[in-house]
Amino acid sequence: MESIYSVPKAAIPAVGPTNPIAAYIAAFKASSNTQKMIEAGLQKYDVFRIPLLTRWHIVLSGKRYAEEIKNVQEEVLSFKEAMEEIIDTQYLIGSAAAVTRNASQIDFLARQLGPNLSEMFEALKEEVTLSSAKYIPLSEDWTSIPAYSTIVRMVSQLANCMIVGSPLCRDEGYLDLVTLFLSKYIEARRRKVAYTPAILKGFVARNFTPIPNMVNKTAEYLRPIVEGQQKKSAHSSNDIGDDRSQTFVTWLYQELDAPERTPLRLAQRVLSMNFASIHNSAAVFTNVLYELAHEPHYFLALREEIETMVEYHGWTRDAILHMEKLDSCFKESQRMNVLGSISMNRLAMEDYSLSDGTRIPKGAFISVELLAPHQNAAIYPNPGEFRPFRFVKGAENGNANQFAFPNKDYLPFGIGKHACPGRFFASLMLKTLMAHIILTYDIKFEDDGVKSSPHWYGTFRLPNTKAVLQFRRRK
Ligand code: HEM
Repeated sequence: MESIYSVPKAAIPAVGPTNPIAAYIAAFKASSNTQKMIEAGLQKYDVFRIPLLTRWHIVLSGKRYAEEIKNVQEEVLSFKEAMEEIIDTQYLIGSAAAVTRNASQIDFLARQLGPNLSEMFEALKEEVTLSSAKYIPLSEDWTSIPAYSTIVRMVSQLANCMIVGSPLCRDEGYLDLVTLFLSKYIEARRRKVAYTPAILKGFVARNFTPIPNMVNKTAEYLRPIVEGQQKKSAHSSNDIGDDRSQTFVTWLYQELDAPERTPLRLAQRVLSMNFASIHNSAAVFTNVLYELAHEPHYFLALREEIETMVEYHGWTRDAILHMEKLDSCFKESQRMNVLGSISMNRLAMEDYSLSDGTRIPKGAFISVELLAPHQNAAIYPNPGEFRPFRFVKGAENGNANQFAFPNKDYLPFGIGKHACPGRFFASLMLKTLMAHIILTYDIKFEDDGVKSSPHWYGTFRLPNTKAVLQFRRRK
């Protein structure tokens, strides 16, 4: 690893001081505002490095390099090793093999989700109706609801309809566990594990963080599903059972080797999938809802489209796929309200040269900056303006304009071999929920006309988590 204390080997310009001690002090001062350093770097360079508390971090301008690194082999620029460095699963979850380094569940997800989306739609629709009735009362009067936390809860029920299926996806205790997991994990890593010497990390994670206990509790929730699968296998002519529709956890059970099919090993993977899916999906949804609540006339245009499509196709996946304005609205919000300024993290496993000759040294940690491509006026006229129907261009453009189809100018899901494998599910889940909400409720901010501003945490950008929206039965 290229520590911040070492003299950097790369001839890559730095933002701020390069002397190790001064750089460490700069990293400490900027730790809550890394974004400012990135902005300063982008003013001058296409490739630069910024000091973080643990190491130098190399930032590549997305405009130029996203395409270039998107399919570089894992042995050269590793996504998995970068993830492992960021989240330390080997210590906290107890198995890097299960979660990052040899994460076969990601291949299953990529393979299984697409073909099963239509079949899954009925279950998803049911959870959309149940969760909104549970968390947003259908009252004639305006009811105030804390937006972000409510959406996190609803999205976790919907995502878990795919991950573990019903009835577990509706179980309040299970949902408490999986929605809390991300924040507890980040806190445990930041406060206890990240800065502990490697030799002690496992001990500290096991004994001084709640994560192992949360994994064990999840395993107990999964036990009945595992036992059900065992019974099915016992009665089936082949070992893996014959029931292949179902959920992420049953695909895993059927695909994994026998020693990996225990509740504990499945829990590690189920939690990692919750980690990857709930909070970013909820943040994307909240951003769209805030944009619309701020400019309610857009609700009416969307309502008209949703009603027309449902009348024509019924409440089906086809109807959702034909809602072009709704899709465009999500894409425009993702363009403007990215969840972070950098993505496509990679760890250089060997020296790598960019096309302009810049050498990325072995051991360097790199990411791609995505705010600049999203604000490129040549691609997006008036890029600072929220134009929800910017991407409605008719069927002749095929899929290319859609929310879940990334390209070099639109990077919220990454691009290339590690582009988010859950993005088509996320798109279906979030648009189905939004279509239901728009048809069912009127919505406004509690403080009329006040647009809630996002929060930056380092390079992450979250929608305002305190804002309150009001809902009433649609008039
Ligand atoms: C709108 C919500 C979502 C956003 C914005 C999002 C974004 C991303 C991004 C930026 C990456 C990394 C891409 C890269 O570095 O090249 C990623 C990876 C991933 N996402 Fe998503 N994601 C979302 C929803 C989901 C959902 C719902 C699931 C699960 C069903 C999911 C599962 C994953 C997994 C497993 C990976 C790791 C991929 C790999 O190892 O190759 N994501 N996502």
